[in-house]
Amino acid sequence: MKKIAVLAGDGIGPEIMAQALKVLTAMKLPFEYEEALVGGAAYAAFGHPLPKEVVELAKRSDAVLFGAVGDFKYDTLPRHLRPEQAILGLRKALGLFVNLRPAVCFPELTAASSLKPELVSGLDILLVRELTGDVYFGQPRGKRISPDGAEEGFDTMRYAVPEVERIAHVAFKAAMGRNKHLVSVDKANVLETSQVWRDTMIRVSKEYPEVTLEHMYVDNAAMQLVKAPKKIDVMVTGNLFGDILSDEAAMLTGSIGMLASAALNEIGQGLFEPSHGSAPDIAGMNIANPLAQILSAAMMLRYSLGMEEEAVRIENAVKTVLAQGYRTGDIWSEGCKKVSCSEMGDAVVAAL
Ligand SMILES: NC(=O)c1ccc[n+]([C@@H]2O[C@H](COP(=O)([O-])OP(=O)(O)OC[C@H]3O[C@@H](n4cnc5c(N)ncnc54)[C@H](O)[C@@H]3O)[C@@H](O)[C@H]2O)c1
Ligand SMILES: CC(C)[C@H](C(=O)O)[C@@H](O)C(=O)O
Ligand SMILES: [Mg+2]
Repeated sequence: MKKIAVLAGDGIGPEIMAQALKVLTAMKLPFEYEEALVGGAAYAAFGHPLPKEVVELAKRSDAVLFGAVGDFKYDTLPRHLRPEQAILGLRKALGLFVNLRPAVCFPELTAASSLKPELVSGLDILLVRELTGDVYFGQPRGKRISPDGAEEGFDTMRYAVPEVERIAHVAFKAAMGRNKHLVSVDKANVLETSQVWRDTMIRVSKEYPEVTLEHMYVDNAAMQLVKAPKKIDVMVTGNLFGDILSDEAAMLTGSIGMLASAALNEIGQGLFEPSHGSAPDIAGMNIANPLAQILSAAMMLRYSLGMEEEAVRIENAVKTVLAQGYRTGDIWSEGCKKVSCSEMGDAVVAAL
């Protein structure tokens, strides 16, 4: 019996999580689910967004299925108490340094993309984001008074060579299994952190002679993603650039409500979550797109539980419902059947 920690979180988190659980339950998998509060929900109940019991639960589980955290009403709390600390804290505590964010445009959704159909049809990008380093976790950080007396905020962008090496190996291996073309994104024309990143990528590339390594500055990468996204196959980048570029890549696929993600550590333990946030603007309305959460459950079966066949079964069910014309509001287009979040979950279950 595998143990799955279920952390739905805030906003639309519980709504989309209910759909993913519906799908997993319908498949009668040998799982024991344990739910817990995280983010704003945990802060409201216990005064902390990531109670230590939740970290313990995540550590002793075979995988974590995560919804989303955050609500603008908590934006004035001290940073360590804000809902987002739940996801950041779990990534750090579990050592989840790999973040796989596949941006796949299902043929049925080309009309929902903000780009012309010919630019995105057949799009299949794997974004590999480093997840436990960079300016997200660099020390020191804080607020101080500058020499000229102004109040200032500061953060530390940093990468140590071993941190870049381990994500480089993940990205090169992913490229070996795909088109053998890897785009590494940095800002080496300005940042020392990026120079270390680039030098390390070049050094690691010698171990993968079959893979063509291309470097791209992040500003250009942002442009290429909307200019000619299909030229990109595997893209590897640091934590901050990866956060930004993955939202951009998400829109190519039709909606951020489609983008699943896997966060993995050295021992294959993982946390699986949609790339989007808690969408407070549509929370409680039963209109959110649950497919990113459902596809994240499929990634959980594939990457942490060794259940490739079952993962494909879920992915095929998602393809089927899209082919049947079911659409939540974010991906709806003329002639399709508009469904609610829970109806989309029901449709996926029916298509399994
Ligand atoms: N991993 C996470 O838990 C995570 C990720 C990103 C943002 N956040 C947090 O979420 C909160 C809201 O942030 P934001 O508004 O910048 O980003 P967001 O991703 O929550 O929402 C951006 C836009 O996309 C829409 N959207 C997102 N997911 C959707 C879905 N499944 N179906 C349909 N529409 C969807 C929202 O309605 C909104 O218009 C913030 O507190 C932020 O910190 C959390
Ligand atoms: C909520 C936030 C901390 C998080 C991040 O920046 O990593 C989110 O935007 C994401 O993409 O998972
Ligand atoms: Mg993000």
